[in-house]
Amino acid sequence: MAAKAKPAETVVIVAVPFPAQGHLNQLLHLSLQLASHGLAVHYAAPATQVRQAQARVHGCDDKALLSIQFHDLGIFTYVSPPPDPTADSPFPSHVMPLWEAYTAEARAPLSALLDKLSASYRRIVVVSDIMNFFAVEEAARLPNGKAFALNCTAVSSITGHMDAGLRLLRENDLHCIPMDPYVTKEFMDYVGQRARPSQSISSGAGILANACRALEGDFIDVFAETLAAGIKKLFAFGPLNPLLDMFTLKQVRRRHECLDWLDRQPLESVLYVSFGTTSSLRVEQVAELAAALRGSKQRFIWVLRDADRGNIFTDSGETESRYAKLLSEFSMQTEGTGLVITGWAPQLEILAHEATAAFMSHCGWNSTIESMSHGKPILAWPMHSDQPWDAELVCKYFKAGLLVRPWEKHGEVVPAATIQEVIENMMISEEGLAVRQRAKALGDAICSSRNDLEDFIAHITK
Ligand SMILES: O=c1ccn([C@@H]2O[C@H](COP(=O)(O)OP(=O)(O)O[C@H]3O[C@H](CO)[C@@H](O)[C@H](O)[C@H]3O)[C@@H](O)[C@H]2O)c(=O)[nH]1
Repeated sequence: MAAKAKPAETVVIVAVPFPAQGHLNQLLHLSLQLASHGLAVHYAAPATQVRQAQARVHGCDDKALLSIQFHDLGIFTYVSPPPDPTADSPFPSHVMPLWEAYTAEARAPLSALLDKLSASYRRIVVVSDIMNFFAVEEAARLPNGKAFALNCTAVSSITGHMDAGLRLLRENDLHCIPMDPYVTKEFMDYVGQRARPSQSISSGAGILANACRALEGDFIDVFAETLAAGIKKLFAFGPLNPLLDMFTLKQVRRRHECLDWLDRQPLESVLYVSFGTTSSLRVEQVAELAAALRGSKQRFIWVLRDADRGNIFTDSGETESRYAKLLSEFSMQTEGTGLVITGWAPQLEILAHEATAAFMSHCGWNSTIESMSHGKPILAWPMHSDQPWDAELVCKYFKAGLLVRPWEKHGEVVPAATIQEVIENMMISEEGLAVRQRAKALGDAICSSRNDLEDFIAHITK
């Protein structure tokens, strides 16, 4: 007689990420974790973004990727222009053609994939980015489908607007910072009419969050209570990024040369500077930042790159050519003190390294949670979207950061002297020491914080 399948073997997961680096990576990390618990996991995205997610994943070995089955949600009709660093809004509008094409075209191939899998499993669990309401609708169409929406930003950025959330803000002297003024109208229309994250929350079986109780415990409780009123569950999985240490760093695949350089630097002496994958600094701002790094005489790793194009593989090296002259002079002036990386930097590994002291960041949620989970404080320089809120959270609620400049001044070039002062505050002042110690304590708390992954697996396999 054939052995009876275990409940977990009768369930299949289909992960449907939103096509932007800060989202692709979160669902890939979650997929890897679910696959490591023996679940069958399929990851479905346009082929270019599948390739991007695989090429850029950090903190896992190549073999782990074999535990997931990847699928192409073919989309063909978008243009992929370079970003415009001189645009009025810092929002990455150049990626809108990809996002519009994705939302319009990915439904049909996803539907075909779900139909095929639905026939072979007792239950099909669609874990979709909150921005992909079409995937939630497709799951609802299946007799055995269930959809859970993954929120890739801070939970507090959503709950801040709820009644109990507003009370939390007041009690902690935080200001509610809605996203609308920090994105474009075009993006708000897209979100409201086509991406439809609110419908993902209201129609899905539950919400998954890259949120951690040691960071946002009170906000997680507020959100969980609100969802429970509609008989939905919240599962907080954060941090989704792997937690690395000096031992695991030695074993990472494709070790970047900057890690060898970090190995030779004193403990907690290096400032890491990066603005994620959706921001491009103006030429004048880059010159001021270079002057500040040089003037501070602190060790640094600076990732100097523009925002990603929709198709990252069409990047033709504009950043390198734009900054060739500045970089050759700057590299000579700072030789031995710092490194500039113009390609893809191993951010997780850099943040996990014991020589890294602090992170100058735009406060994208990945960068924020990656930094906090490795005990590194942030010099907050928010650019757009949820980042002004994250900066508020980091500096005023976690008390693990210092603000470089408020978002309201995004139209102005921040002078070198202002940037240098914040760098020196963080790296060599008593105030900075307290912030660094606070970040370290938070890092320890995050590592031992309870996570709902096991509960989620039990919930979907019962
Ligand atoms: O050279 C690099 C540059 C980036 N990263 C990684 O890329 C990700 C960047 O994500 P994030 O820090 O969140 O910034 P954005 O790329 O700007 O992310 C977008 O997506 C986030 C999640 O929705 C939002 O919080 C941000 O505001 C939004 O801009 C992180 O995992 C970094 O570790 C690298 O590993 N190497």
